[in-house]
Amino acid sequence: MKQVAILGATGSIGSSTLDVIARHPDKFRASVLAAHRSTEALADLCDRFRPDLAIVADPACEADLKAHLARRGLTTAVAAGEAALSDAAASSQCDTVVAAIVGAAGLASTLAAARAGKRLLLANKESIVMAGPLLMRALRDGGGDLIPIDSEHNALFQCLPGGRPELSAVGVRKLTLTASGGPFRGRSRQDLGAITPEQAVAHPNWRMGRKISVDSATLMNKGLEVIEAHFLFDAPPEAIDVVVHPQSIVHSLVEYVDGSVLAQLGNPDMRTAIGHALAWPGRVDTAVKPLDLVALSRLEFLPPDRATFRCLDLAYAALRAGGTAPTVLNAANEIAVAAFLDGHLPFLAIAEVIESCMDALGTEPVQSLDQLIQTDLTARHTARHMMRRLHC
Ligand SMILES: NC(=O)C1=CN([C@@H]2O[C@H](COP(=O)(O)OP(=O)(O)OC[C@H]3O[C@@H](n4cnc5c(N)ncnc54)[C@H](OP(=O)(O)O)[C@@H]3O)[C@@H](O)[C@H]2O)C=CC1
Ligand SMILES: CC(=O)[C@@H](O)[C@H](O)COP(=O)(O)O
Ligand SMILES: [Mn+2]
Repeated sequence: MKQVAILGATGSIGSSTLDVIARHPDKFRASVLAAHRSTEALADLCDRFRPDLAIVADPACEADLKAHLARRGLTTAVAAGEAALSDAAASSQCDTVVAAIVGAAGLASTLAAARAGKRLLLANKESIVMAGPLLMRALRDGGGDLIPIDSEHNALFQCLPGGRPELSAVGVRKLTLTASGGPFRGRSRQDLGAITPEQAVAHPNWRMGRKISVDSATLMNKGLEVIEAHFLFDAPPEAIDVVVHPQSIVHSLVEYVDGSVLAQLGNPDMRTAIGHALAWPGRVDTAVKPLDLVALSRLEFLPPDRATFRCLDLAYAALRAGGTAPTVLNAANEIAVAAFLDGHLPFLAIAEVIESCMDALGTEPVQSLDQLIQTDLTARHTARHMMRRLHC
């Protein structure tokens, strides 16, 4: 029986993970459930899944969570604060950690799980973008497995022999990530001037949290995924390609030197990637609707519109610059997307803010976690300053 800690249990990935776990009570148990501030939703999950421990990252919410649990007659142990997330991720209360917190807030617990040698199911792409070299080192030192659950990287993992081999040793020429193109595929810059948050989060194929949905709309999600692929598979930037595939049926492809191209296909439902990662190297039924190729009939592939959706090339530039540049990119993006969602920044200005932060801060070689945390804070401060200069 796998004991699974779900960090970000109240979110979209958390809920898909719990759906898979609920279908296999003989194989998986949700032993730790964590959220940020959604105490009532977390207490409801405790009622249904009976974990050993429930965590709220915001210490101010601890009393509220306890009250919700007591009202349900539950005696679940409660912990609070960011350190409690890392402690639980490294503890004997779990052997598997689903890193499903959104944003850089997930970094510490993701690193803790890697260092402790847990099976790490990585959804929190911001942590690997922010601190890729340190996360990969922690993983090697900890000796555990990392199985990506971001759908594209899970697809690549499935198309590679042995999951994450040395690419040149197994004859890989190129990794191709598919992108849906988001809700604004085909639009020009002139069409995007007055985009609202509600329009931006209306993803055509996936139901996801608000931050990643905006990232999909700007193509920054694909940019973050290019950097994620670089660190996960040790692939150089020139060996990572992006193709727009509006149906989100082909989740990514691996091209080999003999001309073979292996792809992973499936209906767009995160339970496939999550079920694969939970059960790997086995397989479990996830109740995902089987693919009907004849009903689909047509799959399209197009080049990304890099001039309209500039975030993709900003991410490639950060990856090529190396060092702390991806940390800056990620932090500036988090600040700009939050401001857009709050109605304080126009959609097209997201890329402007990120680019001006990258220009202002440049890059330095990665030395330590403290340095990256400081870079993240500086980039957030710079992004706020740039927003005031550019748009307020
Ligand atoms: N959704 C998807 O299909 C996919 C998501 N991902 C990645 O997975 C991650 C999660 O995405 P998604 O599930 O969509 O996001 P959601 O916004 O739906 O959920 C986010 C979760 O993280 C928790 N959380 C937010 N802030 C903090 C914090 N500071 N400390 C601790 N917990 C926090 C939330 O708790 P609370 O409810 O209390 O706010 C919630 O449980 C992201 O990195 C995303 O890029 C990757 C591929 C696909
Ligand atoms: C489900 C998943 O993995 C998301 O990252 C998804 O890929 C977003 O869709 P886009 O291809 O539009 O970025
Ligand atoms: Mn993805």
